[in-house]
Amino acid sequence: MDKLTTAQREAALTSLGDWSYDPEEDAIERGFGFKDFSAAFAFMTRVALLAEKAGHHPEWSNVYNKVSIRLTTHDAGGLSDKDIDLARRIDALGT
Ligand SMILES: C[C@H](O)[C@H](O)[C@H]1CNC2=NC(N)=NC(=O)C2=N1
Repeated sequence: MDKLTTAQREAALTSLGDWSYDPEEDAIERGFGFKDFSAAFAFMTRVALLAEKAGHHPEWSNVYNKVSIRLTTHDAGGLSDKDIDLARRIDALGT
C-alpha cells in the first residue's frame, strides 16, 4: 500500500468534505457528535466492524457523546487509499 501523492491526497480530501488533513502526521481526522454516550458507542461498534473487515484500524477517542477519528496507514508511513476508503465507509454510516 503506497502513500498518496499530494495530488491524490488533495483530490481525495475535496471529495471528503468533513475530514481535515494533519500534515504533521500525514493523517486525516474528523469529529462526530451524538445525542449521548449510547449513540456514540453504537457508532463506534459499527466503525469497529468496518475496520476489522477492512483490516484497517482507526486511531480514535471518545468522551461521552463525542468521537474523534484519525486515519493513517502505519505500514505506508502516511495516508493511503485504505484511509480514504475507510473514511468513505464511515461517512456512509451516517450519524
Ligand atoms: C497485519 C495487519 O493487517 C496490519 O498491521 C494492519 C492492521 N491495521 C492497520 N491500521 C492502520 N490504520 N494502519 C495500518 O498500517 C494497519 N496495518
